[in-house]
Amino acid sequence: MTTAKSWKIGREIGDAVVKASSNPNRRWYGPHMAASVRAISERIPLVDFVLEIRDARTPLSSEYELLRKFSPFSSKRIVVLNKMELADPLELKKWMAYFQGRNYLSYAVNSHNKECVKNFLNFLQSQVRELHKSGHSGHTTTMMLLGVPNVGKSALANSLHQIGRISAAEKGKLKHTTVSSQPGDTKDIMSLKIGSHPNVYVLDTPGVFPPKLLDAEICSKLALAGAIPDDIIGETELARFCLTLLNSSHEYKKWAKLCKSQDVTGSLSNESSTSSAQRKRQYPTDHTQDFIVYDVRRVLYETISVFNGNLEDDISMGELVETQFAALRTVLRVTEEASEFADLRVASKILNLYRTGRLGHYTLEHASC
Ligand SMILES: Nc1nc2c(ncn2[C@@H]2O[C@H](COP(=O)(O)OP(=O)(O)OP(=O)(O)O)[C@@H](O)[C@H]2O)c(=O)[nH]1
Repeated sequence: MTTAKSWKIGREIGDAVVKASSNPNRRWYGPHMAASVRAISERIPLVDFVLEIRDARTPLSSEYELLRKFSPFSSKRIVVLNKMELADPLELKKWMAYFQGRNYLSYAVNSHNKECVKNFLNFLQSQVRELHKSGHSGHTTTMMLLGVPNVGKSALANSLHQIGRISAAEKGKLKHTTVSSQPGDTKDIMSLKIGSHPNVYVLDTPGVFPPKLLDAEICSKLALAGAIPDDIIGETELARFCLTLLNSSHEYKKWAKLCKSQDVTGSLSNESSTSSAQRKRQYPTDHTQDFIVYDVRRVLYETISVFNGNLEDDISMGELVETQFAALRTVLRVTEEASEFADLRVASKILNLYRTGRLGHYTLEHASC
């Protein structure tokens, strides 16, 4: 099975991030990250639970490395694999087994799905009850959400707060912590109430990395998943990497039916009718319509199917990706004449579709490795 590190483009992206992280003027490890690390370090010994939020597509690479510095700590640790609906479901099962096998308390969640968050909240409440049975005397239980940037800490904190308050039939204004598709937008620690009798609070924290990132393979996956600002690598390179992985996976084969019948927009709308309202809530800034997503999938399927080159070879793969960029201009209605601008617009749309799960489900690392 090919992996992210099998590809030259993945290694180049990883190396570029490592290099950027050792630049003394690195913008993405600003003073706010150093201040956040200090604030988090002071609070870790005071909280009852540490919820380490990881991205289900990168369960190892999105580890919150700074936690190692604090281990062992007295708070109970739970590893939460967020964005579970974007990951390959079979790989997700393997990862859950992997964490259980290592005696980690773990849970997979989709922060945008109410039912899923409700179940997660029930799970957290059962953990709180256990804590009280084992002698915890305080009236308030605190849970700190920790994680690298963009794994969905704020989205999860908001959803838990909203559902927790509704189930407790509490009145009063709901609070909101900032959710953004850009990494690094949470700047302060914020506390949100998620349960009453006993009171339970989650502390949302800014996503932080260690001051230097050293492992190029990890960096390439974090960049693709959106944990590192896109402009460090450039959207075009990231989209090329994304297409490389898509072309070397089996996911595109599911789109074969899109080519056999011309009247498949109906099936895509059926597929999306159940979830379109939900999707609108999830991605309020993304307006790519279903029929365009269908055309993108069809073009990707067709370009891979007719390609004669060796898909294990970097140069041939690069040729296929360039063909796809050109073909996608039409379906994505990109009309710019200058090729680099056209590529940039195609790249930005491809990345968005990929990161919102509309180009399939991918896990960028395998539990067996
Ligand atoms: N598909 C999907 N997207 C999610 C999920 N949770 C969060 N997101 C999206 O991921 C992006 C980042 O979410 P945030 O909650 O801002 O992430 P964060 O970890 O607080 O980010 P920092 O402020 O960088 O630490 C946003 O676009 C969210 O809408 C999820 O479970 N599924």
